[in-house]
Amino acid sequence: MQFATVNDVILHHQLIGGPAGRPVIVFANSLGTDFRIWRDVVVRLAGDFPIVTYDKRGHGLSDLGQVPYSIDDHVLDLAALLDRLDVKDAVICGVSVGGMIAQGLAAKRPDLVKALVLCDTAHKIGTAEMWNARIEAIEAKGIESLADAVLERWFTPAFRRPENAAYHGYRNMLTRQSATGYAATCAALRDADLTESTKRISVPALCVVGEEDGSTPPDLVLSMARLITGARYEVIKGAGHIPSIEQPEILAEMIRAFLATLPAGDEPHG
Ligand SMILES: O=C(O)CCC(=O)CC(=O)O
Repeated sequence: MQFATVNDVILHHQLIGGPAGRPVIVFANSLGTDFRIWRDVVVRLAGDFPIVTYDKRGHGLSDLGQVPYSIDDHVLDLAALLDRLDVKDAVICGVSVGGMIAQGLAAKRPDLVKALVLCDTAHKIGTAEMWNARIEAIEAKGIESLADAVLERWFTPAFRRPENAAYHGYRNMLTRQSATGYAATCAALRDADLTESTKRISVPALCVVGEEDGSTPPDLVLSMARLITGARYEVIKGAGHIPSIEQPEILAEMIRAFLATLPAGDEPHG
């Protein structure tokens, strides 16, 4: 595990080496989570690909920085982290706001992006009214007050069984995030409409959604996929908003199969 100062924050990240000539896969996490949500996907791909995971600002062990945030703040952080790690031509795999960061990076720094895996995300998520109400609730009553409603959107009823220890663990992950970082990222989501830049994405893209996603449902993810020329679209059964937690084996195999379709390169990595 490592820490790097990029822009005005320290970002917590992890670089796992892999064979030369394979693209680096970079994982970007969602609102209210840290990079541990990718663990069960990473263990299936490590050894075959170099991998970077990181906690975006305001989440996990990364710094808060100046609040509120814009999507550009998150995009510039990831760009600076990849520059620091000497990673180029990476496959950026992002879930939800992490998927918006991935779309933004493809637009702003195409040299860093070979392909995109866009999980449970969209070019625009929610409305200003919805995000303002969420920010107000967090500021008044904290993340705990919203946790059960959020978890209903994240996970299928099968995962939310009271005897499932993982369900309680991920609830802890959500409620222990910084309320300030969470609210600051809600503001970034509120203000982001990537429709025009996402229409111009020209790298291969795999768009994936959990069939029971209550935050970014299949129809919304399909509408994003339709903006991107040649994008593939896949639905994962038995998953909600975070398939890397509920169906890591299926997601890892989808990523592996997608990467097998990409032209071979000689990608440098740190
Ligand atoms: O998960 C995200 O990054 C944003 C989408 C969202 O609102 C998730 C939730 O329903 O809490």
